[in-house]
Amino acid sequence: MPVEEFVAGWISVSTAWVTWLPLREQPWLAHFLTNPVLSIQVRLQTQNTYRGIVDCILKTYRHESVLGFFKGMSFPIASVALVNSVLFGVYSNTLLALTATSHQERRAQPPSYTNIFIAGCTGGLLQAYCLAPFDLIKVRLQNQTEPRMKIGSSEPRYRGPVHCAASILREEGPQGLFRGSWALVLRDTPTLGMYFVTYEGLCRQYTPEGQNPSSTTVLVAGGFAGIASWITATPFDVIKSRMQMDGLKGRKYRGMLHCMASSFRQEGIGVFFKGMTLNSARAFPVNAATFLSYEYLLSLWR
Ligand SMILES: C[N+](C)(C)CCCC[C@H](N)C(=O)O
Repeated sequence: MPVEEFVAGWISVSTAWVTWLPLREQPWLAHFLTNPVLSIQVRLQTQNTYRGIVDCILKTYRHESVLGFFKGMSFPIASVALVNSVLFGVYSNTLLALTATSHQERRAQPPSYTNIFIAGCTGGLLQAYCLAPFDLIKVRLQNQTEPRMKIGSSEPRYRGPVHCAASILREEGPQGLFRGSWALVLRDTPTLGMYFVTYEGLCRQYTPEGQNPSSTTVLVAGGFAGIASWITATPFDVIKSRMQMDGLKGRKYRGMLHCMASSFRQEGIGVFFKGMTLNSARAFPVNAATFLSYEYLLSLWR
């Protein structure tokens, strides 16, 4: 089983330590810059106290200072490398199994979109399982609104990612760490299939046959692949985040369908699109940078 893609997937999002790459830190930087966006989006999706994006930003800043925007960040940076490596590694190896072509041969013998979709879904399914516990901890930490380091204010429930994981294990058992994982699998499986179809489709569209796509093409195709997958993933993303927050103060939902039905009943169809603008805005730079460094690394090892 070729492992380059696992490695490239790993490095392409956690390149801070690869000091010789001109592109180093790009995806890391993108995650750093977009984390405030993520925190706001998770809060908008799961808490009803905010009137909108601006209100949420102002309240977060007023109560928790700038630190409030960076809650739950060290953890996603470490986990994103693992998860991305699983996604790209499984994707490429599934394509190899389906089409008997390696990454290098795929420009000359392009796989069909059906195969790309199947491989993307397989990668998405496995990455969702790896992501589940990390994502749960991230969502729980991002939803803590207690200000950090303020004398006299109430202690936040979780002191950090490790404390959060230990508390969940103690209070809710190992299955507690996988709360919401069904919604996560439903969110990621088809949408990551689409992610790779969009990326490949755009690359092929703008690249003369047999040639490698230019850096600009890779950036644009990667960015749009991110946007396309996030737009379609948003409904399940909302449900996933709500299921993950459930269990914190007793159980509100009997299951995923109950969560969907009761969210819809109380908040209307709009609830399934909460956070979509922010998700997509963040998706462009993150995925443009991820694909650019991924392709760059693989071309170095050719
Ligand atoms: C499928 N879904 C859109 C949910 C996730 C796509 C993941 C791609 C990338 N790691 C990112 O964070 O944007």
